[in-house]
Amino acid sequence: MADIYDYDLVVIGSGPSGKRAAVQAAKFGRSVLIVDKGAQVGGVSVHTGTIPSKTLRETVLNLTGWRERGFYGLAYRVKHDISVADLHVRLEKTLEYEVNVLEHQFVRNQVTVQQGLARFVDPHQIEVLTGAGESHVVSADKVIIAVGTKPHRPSHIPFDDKVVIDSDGITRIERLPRSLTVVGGGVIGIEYATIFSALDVRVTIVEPRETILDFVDRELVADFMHQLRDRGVNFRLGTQLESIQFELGQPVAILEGGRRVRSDMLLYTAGRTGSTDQLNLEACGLQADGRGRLKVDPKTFQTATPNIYATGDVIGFPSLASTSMEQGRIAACHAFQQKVPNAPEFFPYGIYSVPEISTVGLSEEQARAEGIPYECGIARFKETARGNIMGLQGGMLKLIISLETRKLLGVHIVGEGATELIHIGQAVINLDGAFDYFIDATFNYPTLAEAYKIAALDAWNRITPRVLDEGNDNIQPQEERSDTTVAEIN
Ligand SMILES: Cc1cc2nc3c(=O)[nH]c(=O)nc-3n(C[C@H](O)[C@H](O)[C@H](O)COP(=O)(O)OP(=O)(O)OC[C@H]3O[C@@H](n4cnc5c(N)ncnc54)[C@H](O)[C@@H]3O)c2cc1C
Ligand SMILES: NC(=O)c1ccc[n+]([C@@H]2O[C@H](COP(=O)([O-])OP(=O)(O)OC[C@H]3O[C@@H](n4cnc5c(N)ncnc54)[C@H](O)[C@@H]3O)[C@@H](O)[C@H]2O)c1
Repeated sequence: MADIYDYDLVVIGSGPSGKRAAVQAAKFGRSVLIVDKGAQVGGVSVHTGTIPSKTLRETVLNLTGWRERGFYGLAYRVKHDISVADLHVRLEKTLEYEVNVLEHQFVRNQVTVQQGLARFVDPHQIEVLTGAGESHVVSADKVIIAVGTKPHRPSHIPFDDKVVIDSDGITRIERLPRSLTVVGGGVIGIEYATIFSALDVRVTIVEPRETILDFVDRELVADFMHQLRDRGVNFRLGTQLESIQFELGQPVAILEGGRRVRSDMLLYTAGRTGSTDQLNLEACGLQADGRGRLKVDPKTFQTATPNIYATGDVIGFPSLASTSMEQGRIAACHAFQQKVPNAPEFFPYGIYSVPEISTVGLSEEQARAEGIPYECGIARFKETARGNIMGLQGGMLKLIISLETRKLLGVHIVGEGATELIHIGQAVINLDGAFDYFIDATFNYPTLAEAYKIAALDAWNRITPRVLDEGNDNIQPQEERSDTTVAEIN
């Protein structure tokens, strides 16, 4: 193809899906160009999304001594007077390293990188406008659009990037607020609200729906919200924001019904829009929806224009760095006639709030809606020796189990380490395993992972019919599996 086109593949966007697609195609021996308008490679994920928010969270947990407060009390701090500079130091170092790793990966795999804004001339030609005001056209056999999203910024919100900000602006704040209003209780809003609350900032969350995180198991959300309320986080649920006014330089959120919420800073996180507006999509026969998103074949990520693919956040749900990477790899495989891998059915969702939430498979509400007979098993982290050693006050793990097949249907965790622990349950679900695995397996001791065993035993005790032991009035489980553990859980 190199005779006809400059490249076998041009990838627009160097976030998780663009990077993975580019490297995968290069591994097939294809010539690849990646174009990104950002000053550095890495996309939203590295510069304003996943990595900055998770770095900020880690810094806050470390400097505040959050993880130790269960033992040393609520007043415990590793560093007093935490400043925005403290947060930025670690952020800069982490981002610099991430960019370095990516640049090295592109060099190693002979992926050419060009900084510039890409726009279609036709389905095979792309104009690249560089920061210096120059432009040139490159051609490619295949194109992958991996342009991601940007924060939704409606015109009635008076963003000033100082006190009324979006999730891009939060990585550049010049001082820490004493109070923060978060408008939009989605994943981004909840993550930042809880990170700032851990910094002793007074937080109010305004959300038009009656609940937050509605894709998460309700029992988990109830536990999570209880912990946040205990810390003084205010929820204004089922409430629309009408306008924002400024009083003495502070933003005041005017809510429906006239209620006012004044704070030092307001973070607006009411969703995101696909970054397709500058692509000149008409020239390649494509059209985005009202939120800037593109439609694709869900198995191959091919668009309606056969040589063009779209991957990552620009195609909408689930909009995760983890799933975006897999989409990029699948698109590159399909584009160059390689075996297309089948993504496992269940992927985990990790919400890096304080405390963490992670979930995989069916929630209790989904199992009920699908008419599947099920039972739940629950473990509290403080029931584990490791949780006790760590001084954990909260944290729970919930299993959803099929009563007909004993298969594990879902795992839901809130608390320390949830985003790591979830992968044990994910493996069992994707390997079609039964919950008995957790009862029979030997776990390291003491670990939080032991919560799987405790929750499985909890479910087992509920499921297993009891018979009356004659001569002894005790009720016994019909087929005792493990004396000590069953006795413990009883
Ligand atoms: C605050 C926040 C926290 C998040 N936390 C997590 C998390 O913890 N875990 C998780 O899995 N996901 C998380 N996400 C989601 C994750 O960041 C995205 O799913 C992921 O970045 C999407 O990758 P992508 O490949 O679509 O490209 P993106 O990372 O969105 O990057 C797109 C790139 O395309 C470039 N581009 C756009 N238009 C053009 C153009 N016309 N020409 C050239 N270049 C262009 C942009 O400059 C950008 O560099 C978070 C997102 C946000 C905003
Ligand atoms: N840990 C993670 O995996 C992670 C972290 C952050 C973001 N993300 C991804 O980024 C994507 C975008 O996140 P998000 O939080 O911006 O979007 P979202 O769609 O998850 O949440 C937006 C929230 O804003 C509310 N809302 C909508 N219109 C509103 C209005 N006019 N006023 C007030 N609130 C309004 C919605 O009801 C919703 O609760 C998510 O889909 C998620 O997949 C993932």
